[in-house]
Amino acid sequence: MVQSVATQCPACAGRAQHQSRQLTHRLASTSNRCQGTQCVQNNHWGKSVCKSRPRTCIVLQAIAQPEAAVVRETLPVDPSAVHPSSRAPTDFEYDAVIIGSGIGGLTTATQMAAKGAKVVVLEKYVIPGGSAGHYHREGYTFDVGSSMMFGMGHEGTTNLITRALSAVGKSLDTVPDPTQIHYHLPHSEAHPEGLDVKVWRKYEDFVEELSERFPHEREGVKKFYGECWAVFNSLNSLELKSLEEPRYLLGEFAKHPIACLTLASYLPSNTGDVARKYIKDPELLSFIDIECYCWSTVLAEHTPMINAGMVFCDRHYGGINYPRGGVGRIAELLVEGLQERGSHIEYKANVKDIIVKGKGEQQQAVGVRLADGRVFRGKAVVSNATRWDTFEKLLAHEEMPKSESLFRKRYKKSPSFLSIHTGVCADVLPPGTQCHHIIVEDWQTMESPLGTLFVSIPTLLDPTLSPDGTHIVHIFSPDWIDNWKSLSAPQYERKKEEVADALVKRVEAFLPGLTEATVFREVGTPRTHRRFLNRDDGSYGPIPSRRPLGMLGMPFNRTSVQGLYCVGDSTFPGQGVNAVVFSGFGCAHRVLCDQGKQAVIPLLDQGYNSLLAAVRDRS
Ligand SMILES: NC(=O)c1ccc[n+]([C@@H]2O[C@H](COP(=O)([O-])OP(=O)(O)OC[C@H]3O[C@@H](n4cnc5c(N)ncnc54)[C@H](O)[C@@H]3O)[C@@H](O)[C@H]2O)c1
Ligand SMILES: CC(C)=CCC/C(C)=C/C=C/C(C)=C/C=C/C(C)=C/C=C/C=C(C)/C=C/C=C(C)/C=C/C=C(\C)CCC=C(C)C
Repeated sequence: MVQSVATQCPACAGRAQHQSRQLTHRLASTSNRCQGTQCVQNNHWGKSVCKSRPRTCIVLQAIAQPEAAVVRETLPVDPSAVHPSSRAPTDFEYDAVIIGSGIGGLTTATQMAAKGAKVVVLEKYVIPGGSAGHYHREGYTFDVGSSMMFGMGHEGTTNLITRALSAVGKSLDTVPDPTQIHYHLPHSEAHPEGLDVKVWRKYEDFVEELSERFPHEREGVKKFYGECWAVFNSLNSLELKSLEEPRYLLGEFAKHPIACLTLASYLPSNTGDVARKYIKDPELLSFIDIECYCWSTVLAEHTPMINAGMVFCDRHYGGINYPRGGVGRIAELLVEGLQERGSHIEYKANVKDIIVKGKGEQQQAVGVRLADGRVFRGKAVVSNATRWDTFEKLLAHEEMPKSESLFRKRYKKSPSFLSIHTGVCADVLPPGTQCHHIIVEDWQTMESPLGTLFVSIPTLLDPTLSPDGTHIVHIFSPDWIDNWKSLSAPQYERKKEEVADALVKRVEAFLPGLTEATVFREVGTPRTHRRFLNRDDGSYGPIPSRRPLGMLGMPFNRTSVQGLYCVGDSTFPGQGVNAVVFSGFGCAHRVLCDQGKQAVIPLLDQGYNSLLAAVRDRS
């Protein structure tokens, strides 16, 4: 159980009762004097924070609100944090009722609204964006999930986030990140100090740095990443819409035959196989594994080559760009664009059931029912919930379609994340620190729970996200919900603190003094992700349960239930913000075609989709 330690601030005798062991420790080890309104700047954790921004002084916060210092679940539960939305009308049949305001759901909604459709987005929580939302605490703006954004460039066709925003007349100021990731990897005979690699924005600089670390694999490095460019350049020449719509596909084949054939040839292939064609050094192959694992949560042999092409090249082409104001600005702007076009979003709208008429092949989704009993009717229902939530909870009253049983054989839930959001004194960061880091101490435990550490410091790119004199350090690591079950409330709180303390210590390998420099901390577990993101087991998304055929097994947006579509990371091409934006483009396009609002060639459409359904239902 967390010890409630009656530590007294040296100058506030008796007034500060701090529950956080960490804070207590800091108070005990400081020569700080709290003067009631302002702290003296002579300790190793307060510094300019205390002097220049008394409001952010943790001592004062803790005195005023002892609970502010308690480590607790992340994300706001305060109803005043609810984003503005009025109750959406229910006496109306919408073109689409969209369950969830993740980026997949919002992209579908805005793409449809931009074409004149009337939609409603029903969000259970109080902010938009799901795992790509952000929340505010004590002067900090914390990104709920990762702060690393692809797809925000200005050229080509793969700048999907830029395009989604511009479809509803919005744009975002972004800050270019000079590196994608700074890797801190295990030591070996060849790299006794540890393998240290930075993925520079400029492709040639990255390839040169990696080749210097593996001079005997210079050719292999060039050829492997070169093949990724073949995939990316093909993607980046196509207009990206629904792969379930043959008229569009034929048009793209006619305009860009080589690009389409290239992509078709890569659909069944995995990154590990391509890497092994060119690279023999086991340490370099482990590097390719972590290059995949850190966004797909599986090793290279289970990561589709098309996705690797996208990630390994867009970081150099459009670059990694941080949205000024925080990742949640993307969702906030999409919501603005949606509302400006006369469509609706309602928060605290918990969808309990998808309403279905008919049986078997005649099943048709016609609306949804909220927990408060209200019914929203729609010509289409689009679920941005995971497939597990959609078919096992929202459709629990219906028989599971065969295609969904097959999906469950091919894919399983990935782990969730343990997430530590901290505010730290700015001077703990050595000059030249990069924004995103991956730490692996031992290749053998890279995939174990809490084995790989992810660190993001978004305030290096946008300092307005935290109070003056501080930075945000977000530490996260894959973990399973089972590790957090069957704990009493005090056990749960204590475990969160212990695990967070241990992870922060490990990050000290490259940020010495981090523990002492921490002035704010909140910890989220897989349970937090399950509760606030409404994702089964808090999962980050589907991962193949056996060696996949590239992306061929991943379902598109239509489902076996007529009028019901899925969008988000449970659909092609999987996890990632720009991936779910693609899924949203495809979903909106397919729904609009099905509703006669975009042109199709009826016979061809029918034939092609029967073929896709046959493939999807194939055991
Ligand atoms: N850097 C990055 O690339 C980055 C950063 C953050 C997130 N992501 C990605 O975003 C992906 C997830 O996006 P997504 O679009 O699939 O969705 P999501 O899981 O982020 O959002 C789904 C939303 O639906 C809501 N919801 C679920 N069930 C509901 C119900 N019954 N009633 C009402 N609302 C409900 C949830 O509250 C949530 O807001 C992840 O795969 C992750 O990779 C990536
Ligand atoms: C017939 C048919 C069907 C076909 C034919 C052929 C063709 C035309 C084809 C086409 C195809 C296509 C178009 C495809 C597309 C694809 C795509 C768009 C993809 C995308 C992808 C993306 C991705 C994957 C992304 C991802 C990302 C991520 C996940 C991220 C994450 C991050 C994180 C986690 C963070 C990290 C951190 C640190 C390091 C700190």
